[in-house]
Amino acid sequence: MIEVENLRKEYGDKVAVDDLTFTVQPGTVTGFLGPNGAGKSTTLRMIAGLDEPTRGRVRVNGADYRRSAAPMAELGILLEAKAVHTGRSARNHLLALAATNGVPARRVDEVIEMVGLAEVARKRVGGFSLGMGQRLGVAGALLGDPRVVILDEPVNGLDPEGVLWIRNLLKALASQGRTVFVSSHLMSEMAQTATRLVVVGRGKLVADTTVDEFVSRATGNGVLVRTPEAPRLREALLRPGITVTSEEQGVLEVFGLTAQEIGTAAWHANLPLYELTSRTASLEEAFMQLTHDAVEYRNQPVDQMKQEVAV
Ligand SMILES: Nc1ncnc2c1ncn2[C@@H]1O[C@H](COP(=O)(O)OP(=O)(O)OP(=O)(O)O)[C@@H](O)[C@H]1O
Repeated sequence: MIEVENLRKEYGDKVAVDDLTFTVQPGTVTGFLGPNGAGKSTTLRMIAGLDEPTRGRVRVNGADYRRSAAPMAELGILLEAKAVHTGRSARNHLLALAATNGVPARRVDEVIEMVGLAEVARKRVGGFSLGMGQRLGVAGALLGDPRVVILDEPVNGLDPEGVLWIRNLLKALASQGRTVFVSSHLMSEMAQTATRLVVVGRGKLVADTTVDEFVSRATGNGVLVRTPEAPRLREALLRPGITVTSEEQGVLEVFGLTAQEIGTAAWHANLPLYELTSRTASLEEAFMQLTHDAVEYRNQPVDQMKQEVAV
């Protein structure tokens, strides 16, 4: 389990992490989501004891991780892709890591097998592709057979096969009862991997919930209606509690009514319908809605750019 309490990190005037409180439970994959610069990496570094919080505290498996007698058995972490000592073979790199952390050498061959690097284990890490480097990083994180596994953007640079591999690995680790906390800025990837989500924006907590709840909270659950009689249908549907919007001629988006209710109302009003589609926001859309005010660097809207050019 990971417990984060009132965690704050300042870099000079910059508040990278702002009073974060959340708990990550064992037995499930929890996604750590946020736009670029939201404070994910900084938070993970503080959980792993690599950065000192300005305020607040972190507990891993109920204790201060840095005081643990066997830290690698408590927490395994893969930070964002970085070069490993290039002259060594993958196996020697892991053997050195094992030796300095009191992990038996036989565990090295186990993790090499687990991450699918057996064939290249004696090759120099310098010649590894990004995907192979990621697998090696994961092997390092799993070396101590840790109860808590943290991976920072693990699918970055992976091909589709590698992405699938990470997804299955994370689920397998969680099903063994481990705590799995994985950061990403890819909502669609998280939707297929995580059960729970911790969402941050500008260092602050935006949501701490399940994937399902996160999506349904953000969706308007609107119904898209295509009709040549849009103004008349709008009249027929409008009443308190119902919202009807239109961004395109002949197309309405209706909130507050089901597709069935709209279809029935159209039939009573004798109005033709060409399309009636219930819409559920994707995780991507839900994320964009909820972190809308929390994006550090936002692209300028095209309209605004046009106006500025015109002036
Ligand atoms: N060592 C540092 N010195 C100064 N500012 C920093 C430092 N590390 C991070 N920051 C700033 O803190 C904020 C949070 O950064 P962080 O890397 O934790 O975000 P992130 O959510 O992991 O983003 P990304 O997905 O881009 O990695 C950013 O504004 C970043 O510029």
